[in-house]
Amino acid sequence: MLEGLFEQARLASERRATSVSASQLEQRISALKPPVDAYLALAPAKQIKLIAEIKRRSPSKGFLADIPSAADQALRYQDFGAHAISVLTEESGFGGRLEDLELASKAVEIPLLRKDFISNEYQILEARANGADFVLLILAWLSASKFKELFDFAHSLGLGVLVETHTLEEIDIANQAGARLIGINTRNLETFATDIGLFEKMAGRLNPDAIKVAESAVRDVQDVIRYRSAGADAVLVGEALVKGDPSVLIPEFVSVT
Ligand SMILES: O=C(O)c1ccccc1NCC(=O)[C@H](O)[C@H](O)COP(=O)(O)O
Repeated sequence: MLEGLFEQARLASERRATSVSASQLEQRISALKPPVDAYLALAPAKQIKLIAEIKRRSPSKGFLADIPSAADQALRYQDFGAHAISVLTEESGFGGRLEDLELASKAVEIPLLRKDFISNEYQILEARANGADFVLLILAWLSASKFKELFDFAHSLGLGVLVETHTLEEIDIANQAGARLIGINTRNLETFATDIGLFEKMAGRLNPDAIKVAESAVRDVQDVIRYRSAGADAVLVGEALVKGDPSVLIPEFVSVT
């Protein structure tokens, strides 16, 4: 199923490229302020950092939340203490839109992640042109050589890169590339089952100098404490924040030491 979403995301970017060319995106990019430094915003600190996600739907759960304005949601996340925001721009599985990124970028100052199934340079140009400060590269669907090309391309535009891993082999690829921001997604992308224990088992393999991000499966502050005890510098949280009350949850999460 996810291979299907990955392919759809690639085709959607090819369709968009017929109406907005890469050189038009480059022109838009040249008029923008430099990206906000995601590595600095998420750097290890006494308290854990939070990437709060704007997520309307998911392949595993279906409908999650009605989020009419990505800008308002982003502003709420920033005001309650999030350090960065993940904007899901993939449409069919997650109900996201590219415009959400642009709207959110006009509303907040903290760094914005374009979260999508990125497989080509055009999607990275789109991310930057629409206000992203860093992009997600998921190793599960990229060859090691394509990953490195996209990783270098994103950096050449001044973007940060969150490298998503799920296996020890993928962590080794991220480490070898010199990735500074590495996530372990504890959701199995085939079964959708989540297991915080995976982060606990694998975090020791991450380059000690990398910022370690625990992705998925946070339901409450106990889960954040568990990730932190296993070495997470940051957590990426979607469902709990869109279904719960971010004014209560975010201050709780970011106070975890
Ligand atoms: O969320 C899903 O159902 C999902 C299924 C398959 C691939 C990816 C999926 N989600 C993307 C994510 O990585 C999560 O949105 C993110 O880590 C936040 O997870 P959560 O806090 O558990 O909503």
